[in-house]
Parts: sequence; C-alpha cells; structure tokens
Amino acid sequence: MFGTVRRFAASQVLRAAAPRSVSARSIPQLQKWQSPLSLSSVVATRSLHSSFPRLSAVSAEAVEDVLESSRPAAPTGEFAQLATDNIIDGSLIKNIIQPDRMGLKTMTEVQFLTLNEIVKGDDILAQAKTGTGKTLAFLLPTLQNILNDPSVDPKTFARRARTGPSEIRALIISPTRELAEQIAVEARKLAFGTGLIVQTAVGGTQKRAGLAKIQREGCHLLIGTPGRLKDILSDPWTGVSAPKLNTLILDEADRLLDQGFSAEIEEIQALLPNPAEVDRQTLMFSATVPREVMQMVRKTLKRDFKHVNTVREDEVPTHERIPQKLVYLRGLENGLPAVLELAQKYQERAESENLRPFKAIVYFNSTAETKISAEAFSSLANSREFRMSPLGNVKMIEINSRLTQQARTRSADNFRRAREAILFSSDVTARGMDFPDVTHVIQVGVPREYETYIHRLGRTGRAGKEGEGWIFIHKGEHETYRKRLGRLPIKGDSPTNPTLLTAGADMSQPQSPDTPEGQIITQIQEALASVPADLKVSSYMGQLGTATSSFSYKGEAIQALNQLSSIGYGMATPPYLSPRLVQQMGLRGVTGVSVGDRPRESFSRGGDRDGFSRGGDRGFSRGGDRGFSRGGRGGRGGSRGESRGDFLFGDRNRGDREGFSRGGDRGDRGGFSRGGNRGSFRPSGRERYSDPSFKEGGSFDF
Ligand SMILES: Nc1ncnc2c1ncn2[C@@H]1O[C@H](COP(=O)(O)OP(=O)(O)OP(=O)(O)O)[C@@H](O)[C@H]1O
Repeated sequence: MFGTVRRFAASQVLRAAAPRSVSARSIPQLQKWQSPLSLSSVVATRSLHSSFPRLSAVSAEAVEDVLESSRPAAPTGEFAQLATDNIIDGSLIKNIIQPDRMGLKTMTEVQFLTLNEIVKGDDILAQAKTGTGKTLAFLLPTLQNILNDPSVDPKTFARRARTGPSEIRALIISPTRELAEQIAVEARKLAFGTGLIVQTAVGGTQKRAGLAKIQREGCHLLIGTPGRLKDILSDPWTGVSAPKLNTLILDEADRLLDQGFSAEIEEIQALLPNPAEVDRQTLMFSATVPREVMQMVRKTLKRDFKHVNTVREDEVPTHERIPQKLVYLRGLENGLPAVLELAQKYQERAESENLRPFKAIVYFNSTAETKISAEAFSSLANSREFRMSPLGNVKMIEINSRLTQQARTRSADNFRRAREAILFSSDVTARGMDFPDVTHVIQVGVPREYETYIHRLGRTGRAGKEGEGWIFIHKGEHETYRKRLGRLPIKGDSPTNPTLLTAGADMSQPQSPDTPEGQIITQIQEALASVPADLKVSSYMGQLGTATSSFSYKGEAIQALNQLSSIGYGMATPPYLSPRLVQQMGLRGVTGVSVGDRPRESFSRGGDRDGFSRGGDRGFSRGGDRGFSRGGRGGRGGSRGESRGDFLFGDRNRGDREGFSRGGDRGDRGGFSRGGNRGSFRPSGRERYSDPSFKEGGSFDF
C-alpha cells in the first residue's frame, strides 16, 4: 500500500499510465493476476499460529496477511501473459521466455503469489521450499519497479550513458559471495536489453576494480555480501550511495538476520536513506524461517508486511518427494569409503538404467574435512584403475572459505558445468546455489542446525527434478541427530541388508581384495596415505570441535577421532592437545586425550603404513603454502609458543564457519581480504578457536 503510493505518487501516476509501466491500481488488467494473498488477511492470525508452528513466535499484529497453506500447489500464470497484459515490460518477459535465454514458460507458485504484491510495493516475507524459483520471484518485479520509476530513463540506458554510482534503486544482500554472483548472473540475463545496470559488491574480490566499474557504468541494482556492501556504502570516498533506494532485498533472510549477520544488516540499513523520508520496500526470501529470527523480521519489515508461505501445513519444509536415507558409520573412518561406494553403486545403476550420471555434493562440518576428502579423492581419481572405472569421468572439486575467491568461483563454475562430479563442500554452497542436475546430497556428520540440513538438501531435486539425500553419522551422534533432525522423513538404512557395506566394515582389519567393499576401503586408505600430514592433523582438529558437540559423550568422540587418525589417516599417534585447550573444551580427564606441548613434528609423523612417511614432517614445513598461511594467521612460524602448536593446523581460525554458523564464513569475509578482527578471527597472533561446532559453547581464545 505504501509502496503503491510511493511509486505512483503525483507525476508518477502519469507515467504509470504509459504502456510500459504498470500500477496495481491503475492497470485493471492486473486484477486478474491479483494473487489470492490479498484476500487472505482474515485468516492470517489463525493460520499463522495453527498452521505454521515454526513461526509461532510472530506476534499477531506484526503480520497482516499470511497465505493459506491449502492453496493449489500448481504454478499458475504464463509469463507471456504478463507482457500481453502490460503488467511486466516486454523486454523482461522476452528474456524469460525465449528458449535461447532463460526459456521459462509458467510461473512457480512463489513467483505467482508474490509478483503482484511486490509490484504494488508491499513489504514481503516469502517462504518457499529450496529450488522453487525465489530468485526470479524477487528479481522480476524489482526490475519492473525500477523501470516504473519515472526518474529512471531507459533511453539514457539505451545510449549507455553514464548513470552515476548513486542511482541505485534496489539493493540485494546475500549471505555468500557465490550466491551474490549467481543472483547477479540471473539479474543480468533478465535485464538484458532494458538498459538497467546490475553490479556486484562481494568480498574476496578487488574492491578497487569493482568500485571503478560501478563508478564508470553506474548502477541501478546492486547485489552484494554484507561486509563489502557496508564497506562501500560507508566510505564517502567511493561515491557510491543509495539516496534513491526504493527496494531492499534480503535473500536467505533468516541467515542474514541471525546473530552472525544481523548487526551488519542493521548498519547497512543505517547507511540507506531514512525510510521516513524515502519510502522503502523491503523483501525477505528464504526457504526456512526459524522462530529465533522472527523478532528481527518484525524489526526490519513494515508493520503491515505480507507473509507469503508456500510451504504447506502438512508438509515438512523440504522436498518430500526426495528420498533421504540415514546410514550409521561403524567409525568416522568409514565415511569416505561409504561416499565412494555410494558413487560406484549409483554409477553402475545409472549406466544400466539410463539415469543421470553421478553429480554429488558432499557436505562436511569443517573446512579441513572438505580439504582432506577432496585431496584423497583427487589422488584416487588420478589412478589408472579409477580412470578406467565407471567413475572415471567424475571430477573432484573442492570449495570452502579457505580458497581464494577466484578459486571458489572457479570451483562453483566447474561444478555447475560438470556432467559428473563430486563437490566436497563446506557450507559456502549450502544456501541458494543453483547447480544443475545434482543427483545426490551427502551430509557427513550431523549438521549443526536443522536449517543447515534443509538448505544443503535443497541443492538437489531443484526445479522439479529428482534427487537423493544421504546422511552418514556415527552412532555416538545418534541423540543429536534425533533431536535436530528426528522429525524429518529420513529413512534409516536397513541394519540387516545395508545399502553401503563399507559403512559398517571393520577397517582395523586387513581388507579382502576379493570383495568390492574391501577394494573400496583399500583404495581410500591408499589415497589418504598420500595426503600430507598437516592436512590430517588439521582435519583431526577441525573435527574435534564438531565431534565433541555432536557426540553425546566427549569420551566417545575422542575415541572415534583417535580411531579415525590411526585407522583412517594412518597416524602413529593422535595429535596432542595443549593443556589450555583441553581445559577450555572440558576434556580434562577424558580418556584418550593426548595432552602435550610437544613440537608439531612429534605428533605428525606418518604412520607405519606405506606412504605415510611421505606425508610426515615434511608436511608441516610446507604447511604455510597449503593455503593456511593467508589471512594473518599470525605467527605460524617457529617463533610462536609451542603450547599453541596443536592449533596451528586447524581450520578453526575461521575458515569453515563459512557463513552458516555464527560469525561464520560470512560470505564477504572468507578471503581474509580485510584481515581485521572481524568475527572471531584475530590476526594478532592470538589464535582463536572458532570452529562452527563451538557455537554452543562459544569460541575459545588461546
Ligand atoms: N518459473 C520457472 N519455471 C521453471 N524453472 C524455474 C522457474 N523459475 C526458476 N526456475 C529455475 O529453478 C531453479 C531454482 O531456482 P532458484 O535458484 O531461484 O531457487 P530458490 O527457490 O531460490 O532456491 P534456494 O532456496 O535454494 O535459494 C533455477 O534453475 C531456475 O532457473
């Protein structure tokens, strides 16, 4: 309502009558597109509390309209009709429907239900399952609204005239860099030929080059990650400001409003024009909206915001049609063999049953696990035997916040393009990333939050396609699993007839070369043998935080990790933990903890199996080159007190928090580009344990 007034006040009304621009009020044709949402206010409060228990924290007066969950699920409305009816500009629609462009025909439910409200200017909280087209749902009406703005002259754009860096009309904030870039790609496709200029501001990229581009070309729609946006907008020297901003969009809104980002989002809002002077529409989109963030939602949206919820009341907020399976691992060391077995079995089936080839994302809770797994599988993939196998064309790709932004973008692009691949990933890709044809999402360990599970799973089965979800956990994590994920439709694997034999195999025993599972385990053990020792230590340390919080008993977690280090990694002894860390983690007196301040080398020596000796001491001396030395990890060298030695290798210094744990990998920060004391990373030489798993217990300084 306010938005309508704002957009079509005075002189704007004239413009609204022009064929190109559209007003919900002035164009009668729009009425037939009027989403049922506007009719649902009478049931708002009831449905809010009875139908969406996860949202029960919202106070009744905060929400004016909530879409009844019983609405038809089928998408309604052809895109082409929107142009015919003069609701959306013809160029935008052409870009959507032309087969050589986006090639889409019909709106999805969330697109249909939010279009009218956004064009009208309402504040919206939209909740729809992963992969249901939320990006286009906010981009299309937002670009239309910019075109509707009479102070934006498309002819000027057509001549590619300079528009200036302070012409920003809409701002999209995304929690990760990859997602911001993906949205920008989509926005540029959509805006093609309209003259609208889309720019990005993401961390890890050269700030100066990005700024110069904005200054040179101007900007109507700016898409970025919180830190970089704040940097740019708060620095008067950049010349980039948004005095005419009409629309603020928070994608993955719940993530942006949780503790990790909320302060920055507030700071960005403070840099925008005062909403009392320049009316602003705020849009929030997410697949999940946990109750903890609802207070922030209320603070950020207007009192009369609309809540569009396409998640039906009888439905868990994930794709019910995607089969999800739980597999118990005998030991943590069984995780990678189980991944390989799953890949092999599927690929064999794919060939005979003509299924899509294996394209999987394997999620881990720590960056170090993604690194060690990618390294082991890459080495495996280089073997002749593997290349000749049905998995021979599968690309092994790694993505996490420890990589440079360039490498992250390259990994995401490679995986997007790949037909057959495994992406070993931290949570940097868990939200919003739209990789085509992902057949499997495999989660190793219990994810730290329910929402994390849902978003990760959402990388498969997108846009109506098939997919499978798998979760591998140690039996010691059962209780945490039950509490976090117990209500989801995840089927336990049959104990009597297990799908993955390697998951339950005793890996401490010699493996039979005559059984497929024996071969797989040997392959993985050999591949891990070639992994440098520092990676093994960092993986152990990375998992120390996650395991001690997801296992019911710390002793069991330590035992499982020690077994992983010896049987899985072939280490002679588990890494030593400094007395201080042991105390901070409450591990004093726990059986199996190796307390000590020994030099790093002493615990890193490769095991007695062939190949481990290679990865031994040498690995540590190279440690700095392996991507761990960036970001001012402050004094990794010999001058540092050895008492902290055992932390020099963990990816705890922040890397794996990539965005989804508090203060985590925060999209814009991953590249250490700032090196400041942001989040929990302190480059002062005082290492800080910031593994996501410590969320519950807080971070530790030592
Ligand atoms: N109307 C449509 N018809 C068919 N496909 C569509 C339509 N709209 C979007 N898509 C496609 O669906 C896929 C998922 O869209 P998108 O990435 O926007 O999902 P999302 O809801 O934002 O998911 P997430 O919650 O994971 O961020 C994309 O490949 C997109 O091109």
